[in-house]
Amino acid sequence: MTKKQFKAESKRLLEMMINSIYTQKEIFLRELISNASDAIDKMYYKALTDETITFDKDGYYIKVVADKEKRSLTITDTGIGMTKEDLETNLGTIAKSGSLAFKTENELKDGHDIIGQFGVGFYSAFMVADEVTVTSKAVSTDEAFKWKSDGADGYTIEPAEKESYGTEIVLKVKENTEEENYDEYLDDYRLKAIIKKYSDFIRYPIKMELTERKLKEGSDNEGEESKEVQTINSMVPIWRKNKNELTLEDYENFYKEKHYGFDKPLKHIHISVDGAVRYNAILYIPENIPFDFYTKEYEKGLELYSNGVLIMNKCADLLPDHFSFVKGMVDSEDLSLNISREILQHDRQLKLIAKNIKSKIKSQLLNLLKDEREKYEQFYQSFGRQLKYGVYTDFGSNKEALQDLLMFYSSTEKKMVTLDEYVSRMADDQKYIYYASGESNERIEKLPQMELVSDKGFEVLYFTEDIDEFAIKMVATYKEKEFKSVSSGDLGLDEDQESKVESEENDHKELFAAMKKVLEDKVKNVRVSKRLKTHPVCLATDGEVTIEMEKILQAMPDNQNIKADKVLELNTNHEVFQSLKKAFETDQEKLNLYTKLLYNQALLIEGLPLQDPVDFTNDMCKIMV
Ligand SMILES: Nc1ncnc2c1ncn2[C@@H]1O[C@H](COP(=O)(O)OP(=O)(O)OP(=O)(O)O)[C@@H](O)[C@H]1O
Repeated sequence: MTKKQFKAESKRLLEMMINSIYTQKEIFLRELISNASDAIDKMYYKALTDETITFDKDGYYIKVVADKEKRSLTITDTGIGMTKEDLETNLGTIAKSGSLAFKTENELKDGHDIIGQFGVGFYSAFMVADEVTVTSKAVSTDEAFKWKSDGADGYTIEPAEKESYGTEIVLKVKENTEEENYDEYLDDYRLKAIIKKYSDFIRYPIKMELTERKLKEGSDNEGEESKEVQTINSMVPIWRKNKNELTLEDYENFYKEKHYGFDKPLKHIHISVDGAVRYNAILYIPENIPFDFYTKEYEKGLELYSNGVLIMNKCADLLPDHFSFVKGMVDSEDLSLNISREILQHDRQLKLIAKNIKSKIKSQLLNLLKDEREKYEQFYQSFGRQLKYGVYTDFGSNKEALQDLLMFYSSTEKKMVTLDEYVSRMADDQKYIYYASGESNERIEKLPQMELVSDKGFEVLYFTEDIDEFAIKMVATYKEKEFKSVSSGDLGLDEDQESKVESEENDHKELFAAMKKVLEDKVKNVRVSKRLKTHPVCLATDGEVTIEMEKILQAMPDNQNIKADKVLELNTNHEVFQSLKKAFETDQEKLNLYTKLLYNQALLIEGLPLQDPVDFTNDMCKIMV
């Protein structure tokens, strides 16, 4: 028997592929099982047009058998089989895909599709085997043939004995090396796990003979081992089932089975789209934050299946960052796979699916907000931060899509509210959407800056997370209403007050100038406050950067020392102001002392650090004696 050489380019390709296309050796089994499943599919098509063949679904299966002693792994199918010519052309020339030819020759009906397109999958067997033997008998023929290759030099083909139609592939599994443990591909439980992982939803049963330990009959402690043929794959994927056939429990079980999380999902989204792009998806919003969610280690992404076969564990392109908490899977028949079947080309279909999924998730979240408020708030507590990041990043390009999902605590409602709810409650004379930033709701409530706005009966949103103000700056306006910090220079309150403040400002011009001199460049200005009622003093800001933003920016590793333009505001109706006036007229030293004290108090109220706490306590003592 003469050995035939692989076609020249094939040889190179083979080496290249073995070493580089596949990142994980275990996928060889997925490839061989996909081929076997394709072969059974082909039988199905043939039966549609050929009366001599009957397609009896029960007679079709794939079997995987490992033999540790012989170091052999056998994959058998009862599919269409290959003639001598088929073996020659399909396995003798790499990158010549029989499946692709079959696909173009036969219009595919009935939603069945054949995954093989490139004609390299088979060769992945050489990643784990020294030698591969394929014995095959094509349907409607009497002869069987054996194709054999050690992968390097070429292959032989000879007549063989085989009773039934179909193909048997025997891999002689490589010996272990220092880097690689090949024994695992002879271990039934490891093989079972690989099948479960990649081929669980292959339409035909994948059988294995597994050793089970059972109690010996009649004994309650003596065990015995017995071999049992088991079907490993679940075959009908849950996502292909009709939604009304499925119960909540089914979805929860799938979530657990797939190890999407240890919690129960808060909500599931089952999508079946049959339009410009066809796909099925089951998505979940987890109940709890995954432990690594807010770390760099967290990887977003959905499992991606191509026609029931797992292609990618975490396809990041399917989820925008702001929905990175979503878990689940997508299955589509329309994906154009690249050669390794692992990475997709920048596929138009994939983009369409991703876009579709994005809008589905959004609309489901809006439904949750509308219909199951408590659940939504639970969701928001876990992942609201991620939505706010979504608003802020990419120069606000997602703000329109996300702003309706935002919630903040309301000063008047005493609960979380949406921007839409806030705006719908705004009085006619209210120009702005007010917000206040601070460490906690309790601290914000006590901020002197809150006094006047609250007194006017205006609702204030509390920003307690560092991202809040940055996100809202990006939103800028909601339903044509601008956002305004209660600490910002102009609060847009009534005009009578404006002119009163203006004249007071004039009256105390010299006093403020003297105070500004004491404080030097610690503040940009000293002025009359429009927002204080009972408190003597507060800090306000002019310009874009607020004090809370300054705190966050300063905490960043490579901060550029960005500071808020701080303004010391005084309550001219407070008794302390009278003391200030007196000191200004009579005692410069006292004015210095009072000014420093008031400034430091304002810092403390804002939760800002005192530059010199000892100096501050000394000043306190001075006014006591
Ligand atoms: N078990 C099998 N039964 C029948 N034909 C087979 C079997 N395995 C492989 N073939 C034939 O050999 C061809 C080459 O297989 P190979 O896995 O290399 O490529 P493919 O399945 O066409 O594409 P892919 O690279 O996507 O796997 C197949 O297209 C098919 O025609």
